[in-house]
Amino acid sequence: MPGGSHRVGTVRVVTPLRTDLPPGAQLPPRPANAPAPGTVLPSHYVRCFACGDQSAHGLHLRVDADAGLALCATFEVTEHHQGAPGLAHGGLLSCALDEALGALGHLTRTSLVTGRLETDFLRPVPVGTVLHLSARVEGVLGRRVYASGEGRLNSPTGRVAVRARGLFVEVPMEHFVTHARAEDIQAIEQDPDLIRLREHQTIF
Ligand SMILES: CCCCCCCC/C=C\CCCCCCCC(=O)SCCNC(=O)CCNC(=O)[C@H](O)C(C)(C)COP(=O)(O)OP(=O)(O)OC[C@H]1O[C@@H](n2cnc3c(N)ncnc32)[C@H](O)[C@@H]1OP(=O)(O)O
Repeated sequence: MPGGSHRVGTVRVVTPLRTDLPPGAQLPPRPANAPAPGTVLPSHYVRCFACGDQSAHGLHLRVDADAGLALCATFEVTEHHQGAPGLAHGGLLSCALDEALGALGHLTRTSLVTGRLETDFLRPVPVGTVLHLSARVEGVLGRRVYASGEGRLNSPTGRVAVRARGLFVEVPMEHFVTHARAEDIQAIEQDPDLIRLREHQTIF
């Protein structure tokens, strides 16, 4: 996919989009301890707007590991997710894709935060739709993980309504501790089950 371009004299300089796979990026092998295909991947945080079950009007995304460095996910668009009357808000659809692409960290066994996310909205998504998402790692370079995904209407083979490409950056657990509010850290200390990633609870 071409990015922006400008001319310097007679030379056209093309700047690739920052989600384009850069030279040297490689698709790493599936880690031996990655969850088996079909495994339901846990919500990383029960209060997460996208995947948490304690977020009353959240997306309640359900995510399943797939083969390779890929996953699939579903969420039902409810009246709480509207932008235009009866239609999903685009920002929420981006949110769903952000979560699905970020959850690829379960497969790479790293904690990922979004550096850049680009979404194409191809079709409106009515309230009541079950959006079927799929996401995959395209390549890794250092701490950068390049990923893509799409959302289909009402079935894994339905019409594509949204597509996204993202650049995610691997961060240590300290990233979350450093930037969180003190009360959120305290809440987790009092109830470690707020975080569902067992291996990550060792920092408390
Ligand atoms: C509380 C207690 C514990 C809780 C535990 C919770 C468990 C959680 C587990 C799993 C969480 C999963 C959550 C998924 C949720 C969905 C994903 C989201 O919505 S995340 C939220 C939105 N995103 C952010 O808030 C990032 C904000 N940005 C940052 O924090 C920094 O900018 C960060 C970490 C992205 C990079 O900062 P640097 O200082 O660490 O590193 P630098 O050197 O700047 O970047 C590293 C590499 O990435 C490139 N890079 C960074 N940002 C880029 C960008 N926007 N575009 C292109 N390249 C970028 C850089 O060029 C650099 O590349 P080169 O290593 O030199 O090759």
